[in-house]
Amino acid sequence: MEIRFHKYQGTGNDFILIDDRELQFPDDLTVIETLCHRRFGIGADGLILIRNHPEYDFEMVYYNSDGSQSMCGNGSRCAVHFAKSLGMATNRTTFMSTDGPHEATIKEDIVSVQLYDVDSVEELTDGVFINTGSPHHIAFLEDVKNFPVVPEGKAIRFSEAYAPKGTNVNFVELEDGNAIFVRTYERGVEGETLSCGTGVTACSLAASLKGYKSPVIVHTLGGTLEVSFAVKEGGFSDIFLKGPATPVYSGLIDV
Ligand SMILES: N[C@@H](CCC[C@H](N)C(=O)O)C(=O)O
Repeated sequence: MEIRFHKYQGTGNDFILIDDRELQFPDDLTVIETLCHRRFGIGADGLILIRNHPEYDFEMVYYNSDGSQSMCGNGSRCAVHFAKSLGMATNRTTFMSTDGPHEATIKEDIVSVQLYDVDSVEELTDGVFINTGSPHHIAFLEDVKNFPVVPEGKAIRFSEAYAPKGTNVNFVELEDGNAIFVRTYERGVEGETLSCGTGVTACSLAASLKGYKSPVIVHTLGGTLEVSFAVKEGGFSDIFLKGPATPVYSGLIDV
């Protein structure tokens, strides 16, 4: 069967987007793994199916490149852009994702997605753990640009402390001007991505524990994002992840 796909990227976190309103996409995880493979497929960090939903403008069904599922912040921003191009969303939209319904706004290529309140922050001896829809270990370091993100991230991701589900792992450098620089090892991609939306959100919240104020400017290898939030007793509310979502190309695949 021939299916049209759309390739998107949000600060370098790249996704295959498919209009699956007719529910035609095969129920087969090996298809997802192959399509996301950078040599045997299209190549992407994840794949997103856009479907109708009875209560919201649309549903996004997110898969990491290995076929596992979780909430994806950058993927959500790309999904909103794509759903708008399909006429399923306007400049203000609500959609269903892996962790429940979300609100978002879009102005040209800039998409802002609201994430769920964070009610607990775990301060650890080697960092901070925050769940922003997906789980994130956050370590503050210097010279993150030259840090061995893959071996160090992998060791924490597969450590006993996070077994059996594992975690994403973020390495953060505090910068001047209320900004941070983040590199992320992503669970389900099993490597470093150029940006991780729920990850940079978790890092911004963790930076607020060190005196950083909303909105935090986040530099990643793939571009710049902005995270705004309000501090509440034991956690955070009104959390928004904002940045560019960009269509790259579209094509046809046989699945
Ligand atoms: N890239 C994503 C996060 C996707 C989910 C993550 N890899 C996990 O399995 O927890 C983002 O932008 O948030």
